[in-house]
Amino acid sequence: MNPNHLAPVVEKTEFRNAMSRLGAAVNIITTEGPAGRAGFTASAVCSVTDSPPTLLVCLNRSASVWPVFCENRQLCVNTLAAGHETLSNLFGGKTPMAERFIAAEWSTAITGSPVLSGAVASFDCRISQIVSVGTHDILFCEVLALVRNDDTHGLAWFDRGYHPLMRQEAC
Ligand SMILES: NC(=O)c1ccc[n+]([C@@H]2O[C@H](COP(=O)([O-])OP(=O)(O)OC[C@H]3O[C@@H](n4cnc5c(N)ncnc54)[C@H](O)[C@@H]3O)[C@@H](O)[C@H]2O)c1
Ligand SMILES: Cc1cc2c(cc1C)N(C[C@H](O)[C@H](O)[C@H](O)COP(=O)(O)O)c1[nH]c(=O)[nH]c(=O)c1N2
Repeated sequence: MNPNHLAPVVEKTEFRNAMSRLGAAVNIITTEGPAGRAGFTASAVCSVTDSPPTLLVCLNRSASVWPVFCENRQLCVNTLAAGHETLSNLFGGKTPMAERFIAAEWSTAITGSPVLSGAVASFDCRISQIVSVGTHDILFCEVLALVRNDDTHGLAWFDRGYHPLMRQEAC
């Protein structure tokens, strides 16, 4: 059967309602380079392959940060910890860029991208490939350096809200 004869029957709202049931880590994606400094909140992040270590980030092409990431071609994925909810909202809204960065402490990764102090993990990456699908660009990111924090609790985005993820052993 020709798959082109199958009309799409799933509405955008239905899709989002179902997707809201998929819990995900929350991340602040940062970049710094020739196009400037930028950052945004993303839950659409996942591991692709460990050889070479690669993850992906889905970025809406209508976001104000999109041209900055595309030109800089480097970024840091900062996976958020419990307690980072307010910071996540700052980077996930329409707040001016300088106000977003002033709200936390940062160091500099080898690519020059900002590394968030207290993140559960930070992945410093170069963007190796960009694939466009619908409204989003999928940024394939090769990991060049890592920071890992074994002491903080995690944070999940589930059912349109934040949920702390507690480690087995108390911190
Ligand atoms: N992948 C994304 O671009 C993405 C993911 C999560 C949240 N958001 C944005 O954050 C805000 C709050 O989201 P929410 O979870 O409270 O409610 P929502 O109803 O907008 O989204 C529910 C779920 O649908 C998916 N989703 C949302 N927008 C999407 C998009 N443009 N493309 C692909 N998938 C998308 C995500 O999995 C999200 O958790 C919204 O503005 C939303 O667009 C975007
Ligand atoms: C919890 C959560 C999760 C996500 C987002 C928001 C929030 C609150 N946003 C939206 C994104 O952060 C938002 O569009 C930008 O910060 C807005 O930037 P500009 O105002 O366009 O600069 C988002 N956007 C995106 O392109 N990919 C993603 O995976 C996500 N995930």
